[in-house]
Amino acid sequence: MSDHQRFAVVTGASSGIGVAYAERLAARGYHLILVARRRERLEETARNIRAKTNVTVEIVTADLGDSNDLSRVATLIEGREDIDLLVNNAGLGALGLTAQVSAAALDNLIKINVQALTRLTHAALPGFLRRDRGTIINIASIIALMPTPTGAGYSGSKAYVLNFTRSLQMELANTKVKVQAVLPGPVRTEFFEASGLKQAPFPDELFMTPEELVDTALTALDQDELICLPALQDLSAWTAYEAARGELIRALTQSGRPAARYAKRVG
Ligand SMILES: NC(=O)C1=CN([C@@H]2O[C@H](COP(=O)(O)OP(=O)(O)OC[C@H]3O[C@@H](n4cnc5c(N)ncnc54)[C@H](OP(=O)(O)O)[C@@H]3O)[C@@H](O)[C@H]2O)C=CC1
Ligand SMILES: N[C@@H](C=O)C(=O)O
Repeated sequence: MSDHQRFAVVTGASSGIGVAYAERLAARGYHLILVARRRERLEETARNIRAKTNVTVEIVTADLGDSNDLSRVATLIEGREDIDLLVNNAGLGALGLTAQVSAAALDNLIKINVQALTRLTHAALPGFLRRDRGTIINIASIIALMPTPTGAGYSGSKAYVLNFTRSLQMELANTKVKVQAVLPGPVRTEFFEASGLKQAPFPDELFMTPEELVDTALTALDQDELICLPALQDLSAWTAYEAARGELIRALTQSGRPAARYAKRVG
């Protein structure tokens, strides 16, 4: 490890995947800044990590859906020279038929899954670029690729995370700053309960543990795989999807004229 102290910021570090990231990054020697609303859960995570490692663990209680709290966390990230890694993990589902989900729940989903992830990424990038090092891990979902009834807002928010991350990857291609999108399938956490579902809409055999997910995603990062599909057994399916997407983009950018099929039928 280099001689400077490396801090990782992990949002949503009071539960599930965020706790696993905190534990695994500490084991890799990262000092930690853990962000979530539940202080007692953050303190528990911090206690457990301090008991097993020598890393420094700072906790920041913040509601990333509150603009003042979000700005406070963004300002912290902007002001520190020792942060090398940002894990934008905090997120929720607000699952249910859109007409039946409350406006407040959908607003909150956008605030956390989209706005907070974007703002904290924006806060981290200038310092990472100035220091010519740094990594951002954005937790998307396979649902980014799967429009889902009872998950319209959630799927849309994760599609944003994927496209936002892929666009950043193009912007940062000639720098030493990395941005990884992780697209987990179902993971055994509090997510579904927190998102208003009594039972997860997936069969048991599709689930990973948070630790399996994080170990897989960090291995992908080690291998410079910046779009991580942890449960995809045959990568050729993704390669074929990407080839087809490229074909569609080429077809979409052939002409600016309205397609013949829309020509007004005369007579
Ligand atoms: N579990 C799954 O099947 C999958 C999950 N994901 C994604 O993984 C990420 C982590 O979710 P997971 O660990 O499963 O779920 P959990 O519900 O266990 O954890 C969600 C985390 O987000 C934090 N969070 C939620 N709202 C806020 C808020 N307003 N301000 C700050 N932090 C907040 C929670 O902390 P607190 O409540 O203390 O504020 C908690 O630490 C999410 O982005 C989710 O979309 C993706 C694919 C599959
Ligand atoms: N969070 C899970 C359920 O929708 C997922 O993203 O797979």
